Amino acid sequence: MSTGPGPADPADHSAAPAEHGPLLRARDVDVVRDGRHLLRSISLTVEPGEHWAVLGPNGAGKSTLLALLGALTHPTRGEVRVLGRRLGRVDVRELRSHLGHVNPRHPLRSPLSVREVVLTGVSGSIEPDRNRPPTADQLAHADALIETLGMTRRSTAAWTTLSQGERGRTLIARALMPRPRLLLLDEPATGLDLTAREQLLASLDDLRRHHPGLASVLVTHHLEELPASTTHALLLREGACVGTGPVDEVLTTDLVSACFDHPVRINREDGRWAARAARPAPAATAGPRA
Ligand SMILES: Nc1ncnc2c1ncn2[C@@H]1O[C@H](COP(=O)(O)OP(=O)(O)OP(=O)(O)O)[C@@H](O)[C@H]1O
Repeated sequence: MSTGPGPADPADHSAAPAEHGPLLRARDVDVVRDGRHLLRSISLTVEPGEHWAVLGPNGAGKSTLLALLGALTHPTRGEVRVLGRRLGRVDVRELRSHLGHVNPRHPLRSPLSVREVVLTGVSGSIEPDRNRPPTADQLAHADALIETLGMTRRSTAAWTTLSQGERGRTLIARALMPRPRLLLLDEPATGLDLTAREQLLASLDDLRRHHPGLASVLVTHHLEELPASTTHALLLREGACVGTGPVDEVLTTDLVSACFDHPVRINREDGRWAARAARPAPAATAGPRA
């Protein structure tokens, strides 16, 4: 009996997403840059319908992990499969076109309307292709996404006049235009005021309800920025995994304290999380001397 790798699977070289199986699979992955381990032995499997949070302090390796999952970089060691296709074996540009990757530093400068920005998601370009007007189906899909993200009343507003929260929601709608099965979100609530953050999180909850097969990975430093619909979490510290799995098993006082190297208390109320510094236990008072 052969124990070798067997003949290569021709499908392994196709960048078209696999129809079945996990949307992401990283196995025992290291990323080393300039001789430094940015990620060490990370494993992660994301199935359809799962919504992962990746949490950790500054410099923990969250963006490095998201870049791997978005097929923007390659691992130094280990295997990463995105939409069933192995990085290093397929055309990553084609693979990326099947992902919804929300970049909060979207480099748009011109005053396109919300609707026009969302429509650029069809081709992943920054400016619209004036030679290819959108089809009726694309226009209807853009309007449906704009509605799900709560932006209908602003759909003709110019990008340059949008608030940061409105831009964030517009970019999520844009990322969803190619009907990806996987959405990657890098700190989507950073810099938002309370109302804008709550609107964004409610929009993400709605989106997940409307698209039950969609999966997502959301990176943040703050538990308060997690939508209630989060199903799983991965905690990173100095490039290593401190905890991974179903969200209620991972976002615990002990594991989050270990991740941030600081004693915190975690509460979950109405589905949402909050972290507070744990108060030190009061010093025991000395009893009367005999
Ligand atoms: N190309 C690179 N070469 C060397 N070091 C790098 C490179 N890219 C990132 N780093 C370092 O790797 C570490 C992890 O960076 P990363 O941006 O992934 O962390 P992060 O958890 O996203 O941090 P933050 O929360 O501050 O955004 C940091 O110390 C960073 O300086």
